[in-house]
Amino acid sequence: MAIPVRSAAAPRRLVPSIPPASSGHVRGLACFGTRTGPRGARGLSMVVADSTSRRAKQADGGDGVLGAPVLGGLGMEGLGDQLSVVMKFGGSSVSSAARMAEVAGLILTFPEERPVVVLSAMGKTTNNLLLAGEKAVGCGVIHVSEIEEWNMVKSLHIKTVDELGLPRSVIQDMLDELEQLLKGIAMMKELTPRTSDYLVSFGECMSTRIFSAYLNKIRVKYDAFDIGFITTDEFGNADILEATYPAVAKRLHGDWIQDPAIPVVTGFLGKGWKSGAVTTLGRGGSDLTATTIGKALGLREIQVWKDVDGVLTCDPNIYPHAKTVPYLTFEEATELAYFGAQVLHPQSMRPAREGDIPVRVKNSYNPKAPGTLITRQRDMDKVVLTSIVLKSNVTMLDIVSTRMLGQYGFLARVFAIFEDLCISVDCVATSEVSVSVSLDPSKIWSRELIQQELDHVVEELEKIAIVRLLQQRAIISLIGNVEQSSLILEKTGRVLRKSGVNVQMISQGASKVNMSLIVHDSDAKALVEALHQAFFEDDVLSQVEAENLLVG
Ligand SMILES: Nc1ncnc2c1ncn2[C@@H]1O[C@H](COP(=O)(O)OP(=O)(O)O)[C@@H](O)[C@H]1O
Ligand SMILES: N[C@@H](CC(=O)OP(=O)(O)O)C(=O)O
Repeated sequence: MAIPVRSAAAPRRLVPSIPPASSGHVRGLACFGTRTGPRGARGLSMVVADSTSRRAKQADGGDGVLGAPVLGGLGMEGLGDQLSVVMKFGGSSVSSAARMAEVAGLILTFPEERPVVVLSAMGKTTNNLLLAGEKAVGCGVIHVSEIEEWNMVKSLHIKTVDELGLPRSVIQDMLDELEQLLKGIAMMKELTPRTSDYLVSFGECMSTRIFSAYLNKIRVKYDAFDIGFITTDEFGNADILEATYPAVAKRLHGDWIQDPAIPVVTGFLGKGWKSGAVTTLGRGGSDLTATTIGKALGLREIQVWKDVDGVLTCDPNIYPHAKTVPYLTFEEATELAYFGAQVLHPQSMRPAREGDIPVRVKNSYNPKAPGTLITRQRDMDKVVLTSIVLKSNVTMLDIVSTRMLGQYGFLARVFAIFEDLCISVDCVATSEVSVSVSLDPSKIWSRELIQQELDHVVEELEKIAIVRLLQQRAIISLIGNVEQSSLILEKTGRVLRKSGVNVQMISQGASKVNMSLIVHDSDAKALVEALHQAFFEDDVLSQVEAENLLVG
């Protein structure tokens, strides 16, 4: 593995290994977060480790240790007075010591970019912490140390500091605190949403701590909840409040002016404005941390580094022939994320759109790939379809009025029931006396609750309607050019006719860039493949398309 190792005598500027993806420099904010522990106030702490005391080595110089990059002579002084980019690295980008070293190399390749770095938890740490928490509830205090997922988290982080040549003390306090927390959960036999957020926050806190220790003395570590990320108190899915922007800008910019060192920030985390407790921004929320910092500081670009070459025409796990989408609008990216494309957090485009800051999705495993550039506008002339998103395991309700209510009261009453029960609706198709809806499975927490909630909603709806509950459905969302909706419909119709799949509901927003088909789960994957082939793999445009584009 190539890690750019700098010596004191080496020239100050490194040659960028990533070609600028657009006309100018790649500019963004990179967040690698660190902290001293999830609890309690921790102010900014400047790391004063002596870079010369740790010998720099090429990656794994024979003793399994990835030497810390030698940064002698590479102070951030003289690099300008403004932070200019955010670089966010997801769990897949920092899943091991080798990956952290790669990412460090990537960042140090662009010292002139003056990045803010945002980091997620290593690999599958968040999932493992959640599972460990669930197991702790039922296993008894004396068995906590045997929880498999806890041991995986512990060994991954210890192995990482060992391989990076860092002292274990970098994370030891946090590991101790984490074990205590799991024992506390075991003792209480309860895992509240608040405790769950606190539990998972250790993931980001440990990754950023390790990373900033590895980057040595050109970085400072920040816990998002200590630098102004103020959120609602909705644990597990908190919203960022407006007060965050000036607070984060003041802190990061103010500190940078005093001492220009790369800020490394924990993704995913905030502080509830009422509770003062650690909150999380919903799964994948580090993207939102990055765009929030981008807007707060008015940066030139926000980069989110993933394990794929950008936003693709569909999830490569569902269909491996997916292709990179080079350009997207904020609106398209939002729809895509909202309808379940895991690649971006659904709320993450909002700050970027409001601040009009381009977002670039890049591959940390393949930095030379140009990635996807997301901006306010793009040339839509030749665009028909952008991406296909599949969301499985969806529940659908078919609700037909018993005509007890007047026609005008029916829909209002149906949606009032959803509002009362806090049930989120994804897709809707209506007539005056009937309505079909799909429910968002991500809004429901556990299996028992799903059935309980569904029974309740059906019971309420049956007071005014005949209700059919349809489970194991899938939503296939076609994100594309609204101007081409007839063409999309026409082409989709042909695919459906050929495949013989029965569509149970179609929903399309009037001005939106998406159309959703609801089909049985068992038909979904094959249909996505057929649609992908029709829209993205037919070399020659069909006659209809060609004519349509000519007319357009
Ligand atoms: N349309 C899509 N384009 C790209 N990736 C997608 C898409 N839909 C789903 N994915 C999945 O999203 C993953 C990247 O997002 P994520 O797991 O959040 O990355 P990270 O942990 O690096 O932030 C990919 O590995 C891919 O499996
Ligand atoms: N670690 C958190 C936050 C996050 O954004 O992760 P990632 O960037 O790996 O999707 C999660 O798994 O949800």
